[in-house]
Amino acid sequence: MISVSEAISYEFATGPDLYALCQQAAKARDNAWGKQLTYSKKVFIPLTNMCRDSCGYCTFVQSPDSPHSNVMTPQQVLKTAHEGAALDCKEALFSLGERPEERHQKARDLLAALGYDNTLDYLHDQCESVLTHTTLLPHVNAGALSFDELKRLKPVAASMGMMLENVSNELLKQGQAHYACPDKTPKRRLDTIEQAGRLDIAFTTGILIGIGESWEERVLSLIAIRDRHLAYGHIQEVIIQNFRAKVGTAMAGCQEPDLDDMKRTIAVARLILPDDISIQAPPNLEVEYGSYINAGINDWGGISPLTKDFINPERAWPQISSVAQACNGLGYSLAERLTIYDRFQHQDHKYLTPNLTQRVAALVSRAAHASRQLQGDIA
Ligand SMILES: O=c1nc2n(C[C@H](O)[C@H](O)[C@H](O)CO)c3cc(O)ccc3cc-2c(=O)[nH]1
Ligand SMILES: C[C@H]1O[C@@H](n2cnc3c(N)ncnc32)[C@H](O)[C@@H]1O
Ligand code: MET
Ligand code: SF4
Repeated sequence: MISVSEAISYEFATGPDLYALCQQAAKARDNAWGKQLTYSKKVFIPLTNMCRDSCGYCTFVQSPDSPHSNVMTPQQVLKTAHEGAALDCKEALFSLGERPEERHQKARDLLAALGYDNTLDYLHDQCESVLTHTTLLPHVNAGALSFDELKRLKPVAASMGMMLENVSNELLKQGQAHYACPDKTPKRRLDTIEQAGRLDIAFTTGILIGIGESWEERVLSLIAIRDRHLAYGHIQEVIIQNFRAKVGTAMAGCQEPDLDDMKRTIAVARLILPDDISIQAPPNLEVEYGSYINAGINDWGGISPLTKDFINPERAWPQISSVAQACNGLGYSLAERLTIYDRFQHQDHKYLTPNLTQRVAALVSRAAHASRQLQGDIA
C-alpha cells in the first residue's frame, strides 16, 4: 500500500510517469487476482426513477411532472427478471431513486396504489419476489440506508452497494454537484458503509470522478473506504466511475475526466486499497476501456444482454465477446462471477443468510460453465 502523500503526488502523472504508475498497479493486481478479469451478467431493475435528491449529473431521476416518472409494478419487475434469467443472467440489479415519497405526492400515490407507504418496504418485497420466482440474485443499490434498513434487506439481497461518490463537503454547496441532496452528505454515505460493515453485508462502493472534487479529495475518499474495510472486511469491490456530462442536467457543460485521469485514479485506487478489494470500472463509459486493464482493474461490473444501463442510457454495453477479446489481447481471460464474490460465499452464513447460501451455491456451477463457454467461443 502506498502512503497518502505518495498518492497525492501522482496528481499530474502523465507520459512515462503514468506508464510506470500503471505498471506498478497492474503488477499488484496480477499478484492478487491473477490473469483473470470478471464481470457479472445482470439485468437492471429501475424500481423507481423518482428521488428526493437532484444530483447535478443525473439523468436517471425524473421529475413527478414528467410522463416518464414511475414506480415499476410487480409484474414489470418479474417480466424483466424472467427475461434476464432466460438469457442466463444471474444478477438482478435493483437501482433506484432515494426516498421519493418524502418529496413527491406522485410517488406516495403510486406506492399507495401498490399497497405501500415507502419505497424501501416495496423494494424488500420485490427482492423477495425475484428470489421466489426466479433464479436471479438481487443486488441492492438504493443509496444511503440506515442500520435497520440494511438489516431488513440482508435476507433478500446477496449483496448491496452504494457509491460513496466523494467525501468532499464542498460538493454540497450551491452550484455544486450535490447541492440540496440530503442523501449525498459524506456523513450519511460513510455511515451507510459503516453500518453495512457491522451487519456483515458484502458491499460495493466507489467514487464518481470529475464532479468538482480535487485530486486530494479523491485520494481521501479512497482512504475512507480503505479504513472501513480494515475495520470490518466487508468491501468486495470499489468502482471507479467517470462522470459523463448529460444534456439537460445542471452539469451538462462540465468537463468530463479524460482517459489519463481514469487510468491514474484506477492505478492509485489499486495501490491504496487492500489486495482483497476488487477494482471495477465500467466498460461502457469510455471507448478505450481496454486500457483500464493495464491500469490495474480486475472487474468490469455488471453487463447486461437485455437491459440498458439506465443511469447512462446513451452508453450501450459492449458485446461480452468484445470485452473478452480486449482481455485476451492483453493476456487475460474473462470469466463470469456472481454479484457476491467467491471469498464471501463460504463463510458459514456470515454474509449470506441460509436461504441465500443455497441459492448462490446453485448458481456457482452455472457461472463456471458460462466462463468456459466464453473462453471456448473466442479462443
Ligand atoms: O449498470 C450500472 N451498474 C452499476 N452498478 C452495478 C454493478 O455494475 C454490478 O452489477 C454490481 O456491483 C455487482 O457486482 C452499481 C452497483 C452499486 O452497488 C453501486 C453503484 C453502481 C453503479 C452502476 C451504474 O452506474 N451502472
Ligand atoms: C449509481 C451511480 O451512478 C452514478 N452516476 C449517476 N449519474 C452519472 C453520470 N452522469 N455519469 C456517470 N455516473 C453517474 C453515481 O455515482 C451513482 O451513485
Ligand atoms: C442513479 S443513482 C441510483 C442509486 C442511488 N440513488 C444513488 O445515487 O446512490
Ligand atoms: S444519482 Fe441517485 S440520488 Fe442522485 S438524483 Fe440520481 S437517483 Fe437520485
